[in-house]
This record gives sequence, structure tokens and C-alpha cells, in this order.
Amino acid sequence: MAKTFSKEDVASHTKDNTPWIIIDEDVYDVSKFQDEHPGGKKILQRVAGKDASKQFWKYHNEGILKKYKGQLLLGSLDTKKVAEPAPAPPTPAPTPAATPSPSESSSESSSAGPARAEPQDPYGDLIPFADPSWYQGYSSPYFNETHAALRDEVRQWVESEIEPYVHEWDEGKEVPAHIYKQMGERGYLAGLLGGEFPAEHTPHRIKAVAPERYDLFHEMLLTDELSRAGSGGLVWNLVGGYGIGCPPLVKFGKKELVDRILPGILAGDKRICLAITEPDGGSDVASLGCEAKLTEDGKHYIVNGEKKWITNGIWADYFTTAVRTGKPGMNGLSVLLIEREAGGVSTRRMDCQGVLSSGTTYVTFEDVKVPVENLIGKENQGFKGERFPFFPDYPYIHELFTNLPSYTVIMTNFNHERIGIVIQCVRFSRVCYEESVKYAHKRKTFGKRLIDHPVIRMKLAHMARQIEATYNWLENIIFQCQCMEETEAMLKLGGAIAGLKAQSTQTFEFCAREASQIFGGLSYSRGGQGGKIERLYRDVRAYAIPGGSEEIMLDLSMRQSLKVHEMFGMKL
Ligand code: HEM
Repeated sequence: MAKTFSKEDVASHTKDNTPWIIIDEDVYDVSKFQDEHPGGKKILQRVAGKDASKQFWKYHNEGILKKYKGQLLLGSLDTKKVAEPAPAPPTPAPTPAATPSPSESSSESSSAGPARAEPQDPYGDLIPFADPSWYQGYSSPYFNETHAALRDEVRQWVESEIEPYVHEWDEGKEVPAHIYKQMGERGYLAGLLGGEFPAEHTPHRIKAVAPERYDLFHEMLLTDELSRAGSGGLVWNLVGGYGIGCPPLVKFGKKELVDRILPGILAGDKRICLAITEPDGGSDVASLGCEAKLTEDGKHYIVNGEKKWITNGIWADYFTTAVRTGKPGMNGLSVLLIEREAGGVSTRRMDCQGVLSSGTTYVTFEDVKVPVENLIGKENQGFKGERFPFFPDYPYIHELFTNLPSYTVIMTNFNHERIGIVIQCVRFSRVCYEESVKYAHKRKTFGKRLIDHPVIRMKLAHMARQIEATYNWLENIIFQCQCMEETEAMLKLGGAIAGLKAQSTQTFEFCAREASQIFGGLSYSRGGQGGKIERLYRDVRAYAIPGGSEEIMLDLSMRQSLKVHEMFGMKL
């Protein structure tokens, strides 16, 4: 049982005698901590023996208590009421509303019209717009009890083992290896491949949801809840290289190669990244020059070249790499799985503006010998290849495929990557907004709380409207992806996803800026109450530029959508 103390007990622990303080009816021993307290020793001593809750909340947020509780908490006041036990989790009784995820609903039920959706139990802090509306007692056709259980599973992990340390990790430019390992053991890596849960390749399972019920909304939730830690560096460390480097291997790699290396990757023992961009070529992939020459015996490629801005490259064991195997242009590119242990692979960390713990890397390949079995997809068809022979029964789609450039290994990856970016940007925007709402309720200027100033409410309102608009478009896109075959989705949704990517990065940039104005100086210095905002502000460019810059995305969104709808019979 936790220890209890009377107010008199605490009062006897003053500055001269092992100082204790009270925060929210809990008792803390700050005697050993006072010398290292970043706010100063004297300020702590002045409240020694007293209730310091008011002063504490003025200068700190809840993350501080989570971080230091283990070290400083002695017990509570004997007057503190014991918290009611948490209500039992809702029984997973499938209601028509909350249950059928799109993949589960039959064509019969869909022809009967949408069922009336019952809301799930409210979850989280219930600050309006700080979480998706289905967390807060509003109905949704997309989420059932398995989604709610996964949300809680990830949130608890992030709040206890990640969020309190994210600032240190960002400053140290690294996330401890055991966190990545847990991503594997908890089944989260396996759940981030953009499709079915790969149960045949890993013994690891996600506790909250069985593989056969796993869908794209679960995957969305994983990334969303991880992003709540408020660090692009953290999310990119954990899923940045894997989320874009592994799907091409799984979808287009030879069975022997996949069977040999995928289980180690999914377990979190080995790391993989995607190596496309070069010092001389970003979005213009046709100009890539990293060369792979077939040996005379036809058994190996010899790879020479440089890659730049490669997320996770510094820690990667495997590099899903775009190489030139043929003539100049899009038709001479292939994708090779390069293994670090082959030798000739060097990696150097790059110094960047943001996402500091993500390990942005400069990679050089010097006479690296790669077995031909490591070719992913077909030679010279890494980007552009055979026409897709799908949908013969649907002439308009078939025609579409034969009229547009066909997309292979790398192109199929883009939608998945961009949706991941969108999910992160929406949550980071919510973090900026949520932190601002909380701070605006405690900070006073000119005799009023910030929230009581109309100009501050106006800022919050503009943040919220953009967040909700972006998020609702995202949900719709995830639903469409779930209803379509992957190749069809890639083509029909590519334009919308590109537009949404630009929408999300502009929303993120706006929210980071407005939050920073609300926090003032606290978001100009690193760490502390405005620490999340300062960090996210630096991370913005890492979202607006890679994965297709805003300019390219907006242009593509119109070009591709117009082309697709022309095929549908668009009337002008
Ligand atoms: C359990 C007790 C406490 C712990 C663990 C603690 C911890 C910290 C930490 C880690 C910081 C660095 C900034 C941040 O990360 O937010 C900080 C700053 C500060 N603390 Fe505390 N603190 C405690 C109690 C108090 C109390 C009771 C007061 C006031 C009476 C206080 C006043 C301050 C001030 C003024 C700052 C500087 C804020 C700034 O830079 O804007 N702290 N504290």
C-alpha cells in the first residue's frame, strides 16, 4: 500500500531538513533533486513543507510529473481520496454501427444502406478537436471496439515509455534500441506494411487486435497515436525507414529473399531503409545515377554510387535501393536490396534542421557485390514497366492503365508513404492545438487568461477547422483504399492523396506557427512547457519537402485527377 502523510508531517520537512513538497495531494521528496532543478534550488526551498501545486502547474506540464514520479514520489496526503477504480472496458458487443469495418461488411449489408452508428465510450482528455471526434462520444462508421482497444494500448505505451523522454532523445539524436525492439515484439512493425497483417512471417501479434480483423484503420491509428509524442524524429526513427523500405520487399521481392530476411525485420532485430534520392536528384527520379553492373557470370551486380537524405540509413542493415541497370531515363532503373554486411557500404549522419532523432544519412556504395536474387521486381522496371493487365471487365479502368504510365515497385510505394506523412501531420497539428488550448487556460496576460482573449480563440478556431477538414478527408481516403484493390487505389486515389499531402503539411505548418505565437518565448527555447511546439516547428520542413514537395503534390493532384476523370467520362 502507498504511504500516507499528514500535512504536519510534510510541514516538518523544510529547507533545512530534507525538503518535501505537496503537488496535487501527493508528497515529493526534493532533497536530492533540488541542486539539479532547472528552475533553481531556492525556488523549491521557498515552498518546502508546503502545498506547491499552484506554483508547479504554472511552470510545468504533466510530462514532468510522469518523468520524475518514480524518483521523487514518497506517497500521498492522508486526506487524499482514493481514486474510483476505472470502469471495466466496454464489452466488445458488435453493434451494427461500431462494428463492420469496410472490409468486413458484405455487399448485401451495404446495399441495405448505412446502419445507424452508435458512438463509443468517450476516451482521452475530451478537449474539442484535440482528438478525432469518434474518441469523444461522436459516431463513426469506420471504427469498432478493436480500434478502440488498439488506441488505448498504443497510447498507454507512448505516454509511459516514450513521451517523457522524447526531448532527451531528440537532443541526443537517437532513440534507444529497446524501443525499436518493442515495436517488433508488440507486432507494430508487422502492422505497418499497408495491407494485411503478415502473420505467416512473424510470431509477434498486436495484443488488441487479431490478424484477421486487422485493417487500414488500425494501421492509421498506430501511426496517429505514435505521433502524439510530438516528435517527427521519433516517428521517423521507428517507422520512417521501415514504412517505405519494407513494403517493396514484401510485395515484389523473391520468396527466398523475403523468407530469409523479413522475420528478422518484423521482430525489430534488423533495420531496413529506402535509398532513392541522390545528391543530384530528388523528385526527378529519372535522373538517378547510382550504377549497378551485372558481372560477366550474371550472378551479381556491382553497385557504385551515392544516396542522400536517407532516413534511418545510419542504423540500417538493408537498403532498398534504386539503381541504374540500363539506359538513361525512367526505363533503365531497377530496385536492389543491398545488405550492409556485403561490404563497401558507408553511412554518415547528416546534420539537419529537424527530425533530429530520425538518423538522416549520406550513403556511399563502393563496389558492393549484390546477388541477382536481391533484385526486387524486374530489371529496368523499378519505376516504369509492363502495363498492368488488371480489370479486363472494366473497359474504362483497363484503358486508363494502358494510357497512363504504368507504375511499378517504387511508384506503388508512394501512396503508402504519403498517407503516412498525412497521418503524422494531422496529429502533429492536433498536438500544437492541444498544447495551445491547455496553455491558454493557465497563462494570464493583462489580467485575463489567454483563452479569454478573442484573438487567441480566433487562432485556435483556425487551427481546429483546418485539422478537422484534413482529418475527415484522410478518413475518406483510408476508406477508399480499403474498398479498392491496391493497383486501382494507386491510380484512382493518387491525385487526391497528393492533394491531401499538401493540405496536411500546410495545416501542420500553420498550426506550428500559431501555437508558437501563443506560447511566445516558451516555444523559442528548447525543452520545457513549449518544448513540443519548438521541436515540431523545426520538423515542419521534413514533411513539406520529402515524399513529394508541396508544389509537385498540388500540381500532380490536378494532373492525375483530371486524367483519371477524363477516362471516367468527365464532361466539360
Ligand atoms: C516534483 C517537483 C518538481 C520537478 C520534478 C521539477 C522539474 C523541473 C524541470 C525538469 C524543469 C525544466 C523545464 C521543463 O522541462 O519544464 C523545471 C523548471 C522550472 N521549475 Fe520545476 N520542478 C518541480 C517543482 C517546482 C516547483 C514547486 C516550482 C515553483 C515553486 C518550480 C519552478 C520551476 C521554474 C520557475 C522553472 C523554470 C521554468 C522555465 O524555464 O520557464 N518547480 N522544473
